[in-house]
Amino acid sequence: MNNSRDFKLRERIGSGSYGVVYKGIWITNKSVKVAVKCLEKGNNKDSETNILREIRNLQELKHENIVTFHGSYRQKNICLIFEYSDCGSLYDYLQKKIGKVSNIEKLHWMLQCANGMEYLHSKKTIHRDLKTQNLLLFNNYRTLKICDFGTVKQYATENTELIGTIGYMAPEVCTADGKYTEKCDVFSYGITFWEVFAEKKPFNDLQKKNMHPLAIQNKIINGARPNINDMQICKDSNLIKAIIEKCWGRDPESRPTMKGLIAFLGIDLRLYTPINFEDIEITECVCLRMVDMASAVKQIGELDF
Ligand SMILES: Nc1ncnc2c1ncn2[C@@H]1O[C@H](COP(=O)(O)OP(=O)(O)OP(=O)(O)O)[C@@H](O)[C@H]1O
Repeated sequence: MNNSRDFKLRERIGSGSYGVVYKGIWITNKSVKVAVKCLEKGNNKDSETNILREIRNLQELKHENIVTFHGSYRQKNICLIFEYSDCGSLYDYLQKKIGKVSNIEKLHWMLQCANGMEYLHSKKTIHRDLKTQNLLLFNNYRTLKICDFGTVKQYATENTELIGTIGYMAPEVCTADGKYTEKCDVFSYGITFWEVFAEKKPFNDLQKKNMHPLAIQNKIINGARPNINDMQICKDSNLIKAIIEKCWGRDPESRPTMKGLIAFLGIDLRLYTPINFEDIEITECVCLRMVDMASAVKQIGELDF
């Protein structure tokens, strides 16, 4: 554990279900900005168990599309120290920029997201709460990193807890036997992809009608999905729409893997992560790879991964 005196807390950024996040300064390390997530006073033991679980998980995870974990300290409460995102969440950014973000930027975020998720899955880890609020932006909105690992769990243990966010949660997470695999993240990825390209919150119409969250989840269990045609996407959109429908399919086994999604989109992000996003050559290149791949898949008439 780190020493609390090494950090100075500044303003509160926001709060989640089991903690408050503050902007902070790491005084003894070149005064770098950090985000400090503190377990709230008065929270129950479950929250502390979640945080301790988050610490164990985070220590294992190191990837360019996963928020860097710097350590933790205990003052009155346990506090986790993360790299600070000065661009905020993808959710907040999309809210501010409705109609103004290009498809290529959106695609690039979703590819980075798939890359981070593929890494998690390769570590036999399930995130279980993938959504735009848990995707943070860095590097002038170009780099996306997955955060909020309180819900992360190793596959090795039997997954039976009901954890996640209504609207993004796969049906099998909350059905009777409640056993699920990493494919629950693929479901959430499909919903998140739709949200980014539709620029709407999933099931917002039902929420506006004050439908109870559990009633919404029940509808999802019974097959309700966002309207795929709300996705504003360019060339080869039918193929992309078909892939997204596969992601949020009822049967987890038939959903693609994250590896399959990255392969379909035709991008090796390690090669294509743009150094300069304004560089049109690179963005065109990304687009071309995508279209190439889409027509190749079309030619062989295959959508299975
Ligand atoms: N590393 C970070 N840098 C900057 N802001 C962050 C960072 N981590 C979280 N935040 C912001 O802090 C706020 C609270 O985040 P937190 O992860 O605790 O909750 P949440 O994801 O919004 O909700 P929940 O955990 O209940 O799903 C959010 O606005 C989030 O964007």
